[in-house]
Amino acid sequence: MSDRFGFRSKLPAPSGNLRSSSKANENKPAPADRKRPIEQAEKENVPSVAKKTVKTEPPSYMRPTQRSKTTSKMFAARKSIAKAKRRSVAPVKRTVGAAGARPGIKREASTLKTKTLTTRTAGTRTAAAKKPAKEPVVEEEEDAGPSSRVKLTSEGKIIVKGVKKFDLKERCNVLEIVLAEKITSAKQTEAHLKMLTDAVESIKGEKQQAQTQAKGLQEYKMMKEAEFDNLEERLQNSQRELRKLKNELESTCDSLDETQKRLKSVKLERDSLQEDFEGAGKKIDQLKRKIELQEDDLKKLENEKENLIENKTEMREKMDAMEDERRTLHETIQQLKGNIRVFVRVRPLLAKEVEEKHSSEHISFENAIDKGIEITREDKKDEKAEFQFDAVFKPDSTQIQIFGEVSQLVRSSLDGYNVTIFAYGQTGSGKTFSMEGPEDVYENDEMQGIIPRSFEFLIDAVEKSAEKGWIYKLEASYLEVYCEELNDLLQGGDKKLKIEGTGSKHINVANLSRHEITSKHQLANLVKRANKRRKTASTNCNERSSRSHSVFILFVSGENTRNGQKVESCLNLVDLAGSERVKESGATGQRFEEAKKINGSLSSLGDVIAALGSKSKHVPYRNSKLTHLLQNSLGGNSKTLMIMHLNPRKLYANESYNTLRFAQKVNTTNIGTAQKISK
Ligand SMILES: Nc1ncnc2c1ncn2[C@@H]1O[C@H](COP(=O)(O)OP(=O)(O)OP(=O)(O)O)[C@@H](O)[C@H]1O
Repeated sequence: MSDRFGFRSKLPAPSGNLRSSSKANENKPAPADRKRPIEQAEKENVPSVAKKTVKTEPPSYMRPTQRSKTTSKMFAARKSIAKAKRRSVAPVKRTVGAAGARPGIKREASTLKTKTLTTRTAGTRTAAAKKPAKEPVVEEEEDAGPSSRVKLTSEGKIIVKGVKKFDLKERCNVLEIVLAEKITSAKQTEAHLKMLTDAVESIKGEKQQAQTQAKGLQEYKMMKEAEFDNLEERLQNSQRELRKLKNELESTCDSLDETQKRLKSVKLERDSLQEDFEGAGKKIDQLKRKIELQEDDLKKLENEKENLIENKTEMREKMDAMEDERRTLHETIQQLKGNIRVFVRVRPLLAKEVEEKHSSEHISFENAIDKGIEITREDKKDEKAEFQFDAVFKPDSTQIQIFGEVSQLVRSSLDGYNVTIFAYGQTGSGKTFSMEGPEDVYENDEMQGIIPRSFEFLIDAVEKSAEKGWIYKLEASYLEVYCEELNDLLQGGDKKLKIEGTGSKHINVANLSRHEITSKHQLANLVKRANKRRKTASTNCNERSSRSHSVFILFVSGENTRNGQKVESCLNLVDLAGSERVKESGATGQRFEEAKKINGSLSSLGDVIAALGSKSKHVPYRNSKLTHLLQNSLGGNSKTLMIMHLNPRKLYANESYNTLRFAQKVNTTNIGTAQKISK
């Protein structure tokens, strides 16, 4: 039998079993080879240890079948001794009780006593016993055996008692017997010793076996203890589990009750839902009918949608046609207005000027008809000169209002017309303010001038034109004419630019850099970069006076992806250097030279306009770098706007009058019809 770990079969049986097993072993007959020496030891008075474990049995040499030769000899010798005794005893018997018996003989008789002889004489004793008690008892000396009759003297002589000195045969017999006895005794002792050794070995084996069993039992005990601990732990776990299950059972019972209650309420709910469901089914049927009706409507609407799509295409075509018409009309209006349009802007007195009690009363607008301006000169104070222009902007006009009038012209650049806007006026009259804005213009959107507003306007227009299939590209260049030299304001270095031929298209300046711009931020960076390079100086009339003509050029190229139409144009925004009377501005040295050049180029501009207006065969474009540069933007191919700026100070009344006279001259000049540039 084995336990669940399979230990029991391998281990010795537990102590109870072991004990029973030992008993069983005890009851079992011991093997002959192990048992015999112990029995012999018992027979031969071996120590009690052997006696306890070994059963007694006659020694092997006592068994008739196992008598050895030596034993046979020994019996033969004994027989002969007994015979000799009988011979020798008789005279002794005879002398027993007789006075004078020799003590030597008596002693001899007593020493002849042996077991054998005793046995042999038993009959004799029995016979003697049967004899009457009065009869003298023959005192038989106990036979001490043949060995007691043999003595070894100190001289090494062997004396055999009770044998005649010369009875050698008898002596030999006795010695043989003694020898045989000694051999037998030695053999017995050897056997006994061997038996004892075996017994000791057997006991050792048993002890080892017992130790092994004890060790096994110890392990078995430990294992059982571990098993016991394990079982105890499992028992505790099971008890805990049981308690938990009991609790769960109780809570399950509670929740079951709860569930049953809920089930009842759910059933009630289900019944009501069933009613709702049936109601909903009816509603669904109604809705299905409605959907069918709506599907019919949808089909109708889809048909309508298709019709509308067709209409939309037609409308788009119409819209494109209308756009073309709009452009044509716009162009007609611009032509009716005249090719060179003139605006006048009067800036307000600056805070500093107000503080200094400057007056602007010589300029008035009250009596002027429509877009007019009145001015009183210093030398003719009782005479008011009145002028009419395309637009007159009073000092309170805003940048937005100015651009509102300019924007349509800027729009023309997208239609393929070259457009040039000049800011003309004496120094400090507000030209740069109108074109760019004040110094902090890019932090103040409201004060933005024509350049940033034109760009924003064009960007918006470009986006809107995309719906009509137009894709545009805008590139910017910025240069200045300073003392009759051309400088690229967007490129470093002092390399002077050169005008190459006249060309049929806008400006032909070799190596002028172009920069594609797509955002206001990019534009701001370009203008800031250009302003850092632009030549400015402080004059009596303006703290930051521009000493050069600056030309901002926006190259416009567009293509219509629908009809393949292409346009190309440029928008020139020119901030002219301030005209000044050298005497009044206090210019000397370099400033004086600059003023001379500026005034010279401005009068060249006037000459060109005059020549164009008089349809002169020769237009002196090459008299100055400025007119040469703008050759393709002044004349038949361009739409030109000149914004005349007036300094409101009374001190500059005559200067302002001259500006208005020049403006009037320009305003009456017809330089021809602008031509669209298309590829
Ligand atoms: N409409 C205006 N409203 C308010 N301030 C203005 C206006 N126009 C010009 N100014 C201010 O007047 C001063 C001179 O203007 P601006 O520099 O534009 O003159 P300018 O004609 O360009 O001079 P210059 O020819 O010497 O360069 C500047 O401080 C400018 O801010």
